[in-house]
Amino acid sequence: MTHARPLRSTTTGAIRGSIRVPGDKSISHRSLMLGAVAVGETVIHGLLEGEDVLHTAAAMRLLGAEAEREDNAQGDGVWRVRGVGLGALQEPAQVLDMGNSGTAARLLMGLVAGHPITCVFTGDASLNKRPMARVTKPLEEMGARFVGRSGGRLPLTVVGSGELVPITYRLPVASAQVKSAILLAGLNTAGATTVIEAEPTRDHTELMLRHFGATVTTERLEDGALAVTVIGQPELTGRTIHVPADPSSAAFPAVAALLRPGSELLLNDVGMNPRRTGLYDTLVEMGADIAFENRRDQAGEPVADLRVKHSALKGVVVPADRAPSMIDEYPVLAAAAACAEGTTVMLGLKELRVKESDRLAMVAEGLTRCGVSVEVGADDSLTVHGTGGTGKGPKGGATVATAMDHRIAMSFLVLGMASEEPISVDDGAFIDTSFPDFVGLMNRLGAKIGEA
Ligand SMILES: O=C(O)C1=C[C@@H](OP(=O)(O)O)[C@@H](O)[C@H](O)C1
Ligand SMILES: C=C(OP(=O)(O)O)C(=O)O
Repeated sequence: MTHARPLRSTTTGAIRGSIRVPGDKSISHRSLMLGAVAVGETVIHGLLEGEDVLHTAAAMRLLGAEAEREDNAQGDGVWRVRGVGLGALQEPAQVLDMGNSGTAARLLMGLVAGHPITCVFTGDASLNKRPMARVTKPLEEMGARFVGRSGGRLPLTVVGSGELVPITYRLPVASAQVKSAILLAGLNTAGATTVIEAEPTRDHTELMLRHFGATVTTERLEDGALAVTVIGQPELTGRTIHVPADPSSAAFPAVAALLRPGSELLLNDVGMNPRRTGLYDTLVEMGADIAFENRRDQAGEPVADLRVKHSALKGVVVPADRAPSMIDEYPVLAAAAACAEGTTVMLGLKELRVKESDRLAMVAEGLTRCGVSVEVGADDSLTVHGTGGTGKGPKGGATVATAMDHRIAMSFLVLGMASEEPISVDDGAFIDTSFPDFVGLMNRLGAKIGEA
């Protein structure tokens, strides 16, 4: 990731085809981490081989597990993880570099906090700016120690313990990463560790912990919040995992197909966990023609095939309580909103400010450059005034800054497919963190994305 890779996207015709986007990033991270602390072998089909997940695989190896890709007879990548058993992660001889990935850093800090080892965590320039106190605070309450710069940013040294105390912790911010870090620390902690969440965030950790043999219970509290409890020191046994296609990655070709006249696209095997599908609910409200076909269950996670056809979209108000279920999809929703008829208002976007970039600022700045009228509210809302709704997109003709953020890059390349003049992004290299071969796949469907 040393060289910037500027990319340009030019107005395209119909988007047509049948594809499977790469595996779910959240589930991929978790399958490597849990496989590493289980006894025996975990076999992972469809692991995302994006940079973020490869950083997790490398970290698990440094912590003593085996995690390798093998080519099966069909030529598909299958990963085998040989776990060390819970409590037996080894002290790594090197710094754990989590690259661009908040999920990898925060979840793994939780997992190692419950081990009697010391680990140094770092990341790239984007990750090292992101807030970590949200995980270090509850983990300190459990008995782990953290040493690092002031301000609670990486690089940080985690001094873990095999004798953490269980806590009950109410999340101050809706975050599956914080919830997961605490549950993973609770895994090697005697007793019951409970996380209370007022707003439902993605539950892949809970589902996968159960899949590996842990006891995880949920209880609805009087105030409507959900208490999630893990019982510590379970027997975790290696499992087979089938990773669904990532709904957050499918969002980009889906929006491209909605925007381009004549499009019909089939997206296979897309994860449909209800805590992830806020974007699709919103697009349907905007008038999107999306059929959810062949709904089924795949190793504990719901999946479906999505048939997406070009649609005239209308602006809507997206309520704040939908944010956790579509948190990574606001940039591409903003691209869709820019092409819709009327105004779209997205409420409650404060958390977008602490992602790989300040996504609220980067989206607003990029759209403005492309000739779209937007307002950012003092309440962290984003208002986008659409340019049409019948295939007519914004003016474009600009280069957009991406600030090391894959989703900003992909969102503006999708917008360039529908704008009057091409849209360039200053750096598409970070797309490899979550969606390897994004450009090749989009171009096979009909996009015109190339080097700028
Ligand atoms: O748990 C996860 O896998 C993730 C949780 C979300 O982050 P937060 O927990 O910070 O909201 C999301 O933005 C991220 O891409 C993946
Ligand atoms: C926010 C994201 O990931 P992470 O927090 O893992 O860096 C993302 O993929 O959009």
